[in-house]
Amino acid sequence: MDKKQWNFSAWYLILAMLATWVFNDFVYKPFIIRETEVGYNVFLQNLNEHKIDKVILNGDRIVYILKATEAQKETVANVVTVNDPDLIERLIAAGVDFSAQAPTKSLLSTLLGWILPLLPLLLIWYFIFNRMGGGGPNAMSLGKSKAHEIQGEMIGIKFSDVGGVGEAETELKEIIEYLKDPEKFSKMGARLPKGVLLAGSPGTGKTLLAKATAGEAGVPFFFLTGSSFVEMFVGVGAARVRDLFEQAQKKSPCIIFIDEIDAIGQARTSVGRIGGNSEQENTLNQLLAEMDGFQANSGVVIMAATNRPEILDPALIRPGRFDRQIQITLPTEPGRLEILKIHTRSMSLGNDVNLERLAKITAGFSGAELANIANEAALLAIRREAKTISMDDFDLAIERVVAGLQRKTPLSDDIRTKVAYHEVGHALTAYYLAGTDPVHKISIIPTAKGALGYTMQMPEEDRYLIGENELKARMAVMLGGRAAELIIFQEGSTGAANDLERATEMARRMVTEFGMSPKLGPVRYAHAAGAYLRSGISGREDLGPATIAQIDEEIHRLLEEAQNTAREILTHHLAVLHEVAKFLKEQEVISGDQLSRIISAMPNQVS
Ligand SMILES: Nc1ncnc2c1ncn2[C@@H]1O[C@H](COP(=O)(O)OP(=O)(O)OP(=O)(O)O)[C@@H](O)[C@H]1O
Ligand SMILES: [Zn+2]
Repeated sequence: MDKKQWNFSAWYLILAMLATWVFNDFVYKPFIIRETEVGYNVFLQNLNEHKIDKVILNGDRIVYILKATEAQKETVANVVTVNDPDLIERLIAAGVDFSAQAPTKSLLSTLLGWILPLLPLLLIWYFIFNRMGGGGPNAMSLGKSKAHEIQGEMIGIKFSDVGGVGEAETELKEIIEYLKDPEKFSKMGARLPKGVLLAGSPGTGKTLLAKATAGEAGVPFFFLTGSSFVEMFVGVGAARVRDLFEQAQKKSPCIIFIDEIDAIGQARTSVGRIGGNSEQENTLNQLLAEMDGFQANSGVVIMAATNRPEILDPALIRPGRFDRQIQITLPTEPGRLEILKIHTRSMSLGNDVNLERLAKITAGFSGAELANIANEAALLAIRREAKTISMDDFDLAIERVVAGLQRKTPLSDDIRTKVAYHEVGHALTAYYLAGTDPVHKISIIPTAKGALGYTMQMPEEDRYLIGENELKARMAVMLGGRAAELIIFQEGSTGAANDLERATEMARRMVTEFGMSPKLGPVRYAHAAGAYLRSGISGREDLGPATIAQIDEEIHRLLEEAQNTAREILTHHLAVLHEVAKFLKEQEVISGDQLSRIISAMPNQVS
């Protein structure tokens, strides 16, 4: 960025600050007398009952003024925060006045007319500097830690806001005790782990749990992500680490939370490039030095989260560093129920809503996905203009979360035929093959995530242990789509790429991790397993070429077998394949029950 642009940006900053000030002090404040936070459902209720006089959209906040009534003469503003894509439509439908304009036509409202258009520019400006190092227009502050923007935030989240992580909670209790009174611990000569690593799949609530720990202990929380350390300027990452620890010491007792620590803490040897990524390495070294440097009882606890603990540099998990690991697993059924309860706490649920049943059918869902379901269900109810959320809303919400939002894009007839056969191929393989989850739904409505169709199976229970035959059956179902294409069109298509990826991954694990290849025996070929996770360049070198060839051969055999299984089933039930595909093409969506009905209505078809 050259000097001219700097000046230019500075001007925007000044203008924008002026605009904010004018807006806040002269338009917003005098206009609003009392402000209360309300839920989105209250807002919609008010909207539906035509009680709203004016709506001001302010970022993701909605401030709205209620009409004065007999009972209530003063102006009351309610505030909600929400992310609802249909908001504008809804406001137009309700016919309320919504804008960011002042109530009276004044000089100020005219001013606003040209100040508001500047906001996007301000955002771009802010974004650029944030990426460059977060300080603002001062180049000297580039090395300053991003953590200082948060200034060790006080967190209101408690353990009661986190569900299904009972064991992790117990392990964190001690940390909380310590943070509440570090001196007591040092007097007794007790030492606590400096670092706690939370490991688990995405969306299982690691960040939430770290926040709850800070909230329970009532100490400041410094949050930052690993990737924000590794910036475009050499040397910035290390400087940030230094700065962060300096600030945290000042605020002690406190918690530093580093999300995605793998971005800085990846094993130095696995970078796979000559010389490695020296910026990342410097940052990591600085982090290790800081962790070694500060006293065990300084009152600063460092928590970090990762989805992939296995790729972390061993130096990070040595004693005196992240020496305590807590595994956060996907929630089990009671855990899912707890999480659903937490996220529906402030919602008005219909009488037919059965959270127990929802918890049962959402095996494999993460906390974040469950939260998402609750939110989707609420939005669906709002869209129907209902007062309460029904079980149907939840059912549809689950489908949406699984499949991504439904979107209508016109596709050619040929493609739709292909997609229909492909999906029915999956579904029928699952239908006729023992040991597979029942088909819940088949759809050829393209999803927002880019899939042209999908077949959904619903497990009937949590699976902790899966047998070899079950794995083979699952692989056959994955390859069933492609098998159908081969039978009907005599050629495969790109649509099966994702299926192949998943099936290959499964076959690879069967051979290298689960000892399910008679040829290779009950041996774990750990490096062969890791090779795919890492750069792909190294990792397999300690296996002989003959072993590698055998592994590949066995993977190939398993996949070939699975595809043949699917082909046989589909060839044997060719009439059903045609019938269901035809039906699916017309209807676009078939439920599991409908599928059974179509099949049993056909002559000579006993499942
Ligand atoms: N166990 C849980 N209890 C309640 N809510 C949860 C739980 N897990 C996740 N959530 C919801 O999902 C959101 C995202 O979770 P969070 O960011 O803590 O997950 P994460 O494990 O840190 O994910 P990532 O690995 O993607 O960073 C939370 O803000 C919360 O609303
Ligand atoms: Zn497929």
